[in-house]
Amino acid sequence: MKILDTKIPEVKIIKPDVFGDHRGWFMETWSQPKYESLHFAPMQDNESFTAKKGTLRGIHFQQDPMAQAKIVRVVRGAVMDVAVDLRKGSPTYLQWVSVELSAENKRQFYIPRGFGHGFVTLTDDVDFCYKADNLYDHPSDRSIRFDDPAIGVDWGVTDPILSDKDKNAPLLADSDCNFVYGKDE
Ligand SMILES: Cc1cn([C@H]2C[C@H](O)[C@@H](COP(=O)(O)OP(=O)(O)O[C@H]3O[C@H](C)C(=O)[C@H](O)[C@H]3O)O2)c(=O)[nH]c1=O
Repeated sequence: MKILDTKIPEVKIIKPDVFGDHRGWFMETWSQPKYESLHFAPMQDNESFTAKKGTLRGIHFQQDPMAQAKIVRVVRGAVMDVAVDLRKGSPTYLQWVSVELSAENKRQFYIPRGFGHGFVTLTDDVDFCYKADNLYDHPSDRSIRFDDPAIGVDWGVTDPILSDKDKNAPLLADSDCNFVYGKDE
């Protein structure tokens, strides 16, 4: 497997080794020693299913101290996945990285603590699977506007399907996001 850099040093793309044969294929989707460099210890495993193309979940994060790093992947369909640096004082503050994740490319995306996360579906019937290194904590759960001009994510959609929570999300400037660069190190 290869761990690839992105334009934000802490955000990584993981390309697993896929072993094909006449029956189909096999790949390891997590291995503690091989993923050691990410310093990521899974605490929770999640799956979401999204029926319609053009649905956007995000931009989400959990406040410190319940912030979550995530390793995400798609096992059916395809998404454009986005990680946004929300750590005040970071040299890449408010910068974002996007990557296409699909059942076909089998890529994984590592989103560190201190980052907002979201994705927009590129197909119908998307199965999205991910590990988090901290438990879900509803009081810490936050959503900020997917189209916040201060961040400027190019989602490639103009009128996405959204949850009420995401429809009514505040701009980052109006949220109580408490991420500070260097606090976790
Ligand atoms: C995230 C989560 C949710 N829930 C419950 C809470 C709600 O009753 C229901 C749906 O939650 P929500 O609408 O927040 O689900 P998403 O919009 O997919 O949120 C997720 O989407 C983005 C892309 C993320 O990275 C986060 O994991 C998470 O914020 O599941 C749980 O019980 N445990 C959990 O870990």
